[in-house]
Amino acid sequence: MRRFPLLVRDRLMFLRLLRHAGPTVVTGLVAVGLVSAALPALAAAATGWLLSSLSGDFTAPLMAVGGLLLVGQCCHIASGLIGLAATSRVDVAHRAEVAKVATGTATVDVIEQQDVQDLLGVARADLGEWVERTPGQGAVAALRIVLQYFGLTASAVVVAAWSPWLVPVLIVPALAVRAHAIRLWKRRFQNYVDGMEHHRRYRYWGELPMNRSEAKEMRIFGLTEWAIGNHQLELHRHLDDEWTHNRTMVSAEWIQTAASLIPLAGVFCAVGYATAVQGSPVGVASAALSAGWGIFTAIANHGETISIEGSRASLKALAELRERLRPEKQGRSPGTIDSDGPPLVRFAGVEFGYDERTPIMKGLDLEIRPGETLAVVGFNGAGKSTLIKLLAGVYRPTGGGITADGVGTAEIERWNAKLAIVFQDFVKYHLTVAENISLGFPGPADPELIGKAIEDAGFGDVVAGLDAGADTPLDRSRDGGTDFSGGQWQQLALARALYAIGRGAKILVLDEPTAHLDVRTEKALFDRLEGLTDGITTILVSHRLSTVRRADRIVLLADGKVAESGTHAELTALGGDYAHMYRLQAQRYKSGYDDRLEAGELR
Ligand SMILES: Nc1ncnc2c1ncn2[C@@H]1O[C@H](COP(=O)(O)OP(=O)(O)OP(=O)(O)O)[C@@H](O)[C@H]1O
Repeated sequence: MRRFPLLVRDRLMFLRLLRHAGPTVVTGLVAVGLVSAALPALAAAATGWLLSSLSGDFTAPLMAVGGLLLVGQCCHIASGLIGLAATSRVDVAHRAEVAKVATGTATVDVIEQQDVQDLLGVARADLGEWVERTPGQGAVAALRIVLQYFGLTASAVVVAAWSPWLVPVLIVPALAVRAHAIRLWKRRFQNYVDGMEHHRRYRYWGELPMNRSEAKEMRIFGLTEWAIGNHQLELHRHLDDEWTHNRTMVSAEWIQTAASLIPLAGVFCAVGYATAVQGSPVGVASAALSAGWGIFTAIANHGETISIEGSRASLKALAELRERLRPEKQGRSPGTIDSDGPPLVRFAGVEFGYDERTPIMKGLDLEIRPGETLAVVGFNGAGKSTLIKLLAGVYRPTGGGITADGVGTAEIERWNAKLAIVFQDFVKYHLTVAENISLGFPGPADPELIGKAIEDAGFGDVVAGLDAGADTPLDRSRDGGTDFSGGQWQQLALARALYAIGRGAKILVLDEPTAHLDVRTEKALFDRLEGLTDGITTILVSHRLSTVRRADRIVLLADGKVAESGTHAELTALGGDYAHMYRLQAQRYKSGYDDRLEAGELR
């Protein structure tokens, strides 16, 4: 008995999703559903009436039967269209909610976890990703089932009018068959969800030969066969169990059909016998037969329940994501920093690792003074980019703290707006040049500031040469779209940061901002930057020590701490790792080698 309230609560959860479909669509869905549900009983009664009137004037019952057939057809079409509208609206709202939950946390560490990625894959319920059912389909199905019960009751009344015992004979086996079928379907959906890890890999291998960005290397390295082989392998790993189970389901369908058709055939025989041998009225018997068939089809049609079960996984995944990606509670009131200028930033005893086994920061102490240009250098993997990510707040230290003017950066309201960052792995958005630059700021963009950022980043002539200037889409699949070279994209990312400075950011962070730029463009850029960064703090991460030497102060990261700190002159005089790196790069530069330094080359 405890199952009943649970079932009601479950169905209500699905029905509540229909609020996203809007009142008009839901009203239409209910109206059409009610008429459709009542039709079998009405058709049964009308057929009975027609048969009993055959000896006299049967125009009215004939018109009633014809009218009901017409209404049935109209309902069928309307139900499909309104159902589609409701499904789409619920699904759009569901996916928007998934996106909101996914981006709700300030830090990115949870979202990087593989099981969270898999949950997102299930929760998104995208066609292509999710081959089963969407929440919209589940919600519409839940409503249709409620209305089906209404039709079932109407048909049961018609059958009971002939003989009440026929009702349980029809309903009980059909319900048992339904329960069995649903159990098999649930397992099928579970198999699918359990294999999401393989599904993810299957998608990766499948998309590799078709992606634009990988197309070059796929051909040059001859990777296509290998990718397709892995694609097939992951498909089998994901779906072999599913296919075996599908065979069980097909075999079970024969037994299910027999189990529900035998009682129906028994009822048909009983009604036929009563009519033919005992002289029961033909009209009433025919009404009972039609209504009996109505009961059978209402219960035997498992489609709606399957839609509910199939959509359950994405709703469950969303609920789990809400738990895992819960935004931090704002226990304290958000902090503010008083000064309008750049704040004093302090890393105090900062400890951090992407996992517990590998510490990256081991009690790092660093002060970044307002208005200074600080360069951060170190070997590959020393933790320079990690330092930037910690400053930006996309990861939180596991020990120690980061403050700005004495306030924890995690508590500062809109801390991000104080930062203008060019990440090493900046994102190339498939938007126009102007949109790429202004996208961090909601509301109307400032075209003048965009133009200035483009000039300051040093690619004004490139943008001027584009057909639609700054309004040119950087996406070759769009009309009039184009693409940039690696260096031009880097200049665009820099323009984005300069635009942010124009909109009030006080700390400019450049993580390898010139890795793709030629020496001439790089020098011109740094010459310009000197004039542009007056009154703001600049943090520059770079392997090119020729650019770093201009900084007010240079810190060298090693073993999770600041190992050396000082001006270029001080550090070269110190004769430590920085001095050695600088010497080596200068020699290489003279002899024409790349100026990046590999870890093993020192000492
Ligand atoms: N998202 C991540 N998940 C797990 N480990 C990571 C992640 N990002 C970086 N690491 C690891 O953290 C360490 C520091 O990486 P980081 O990118 O900060 O170094 P870096 O000094 O900027 O290196 P490079 O000079 O090569 O850019 C490396 O060992 C790297 O493998």
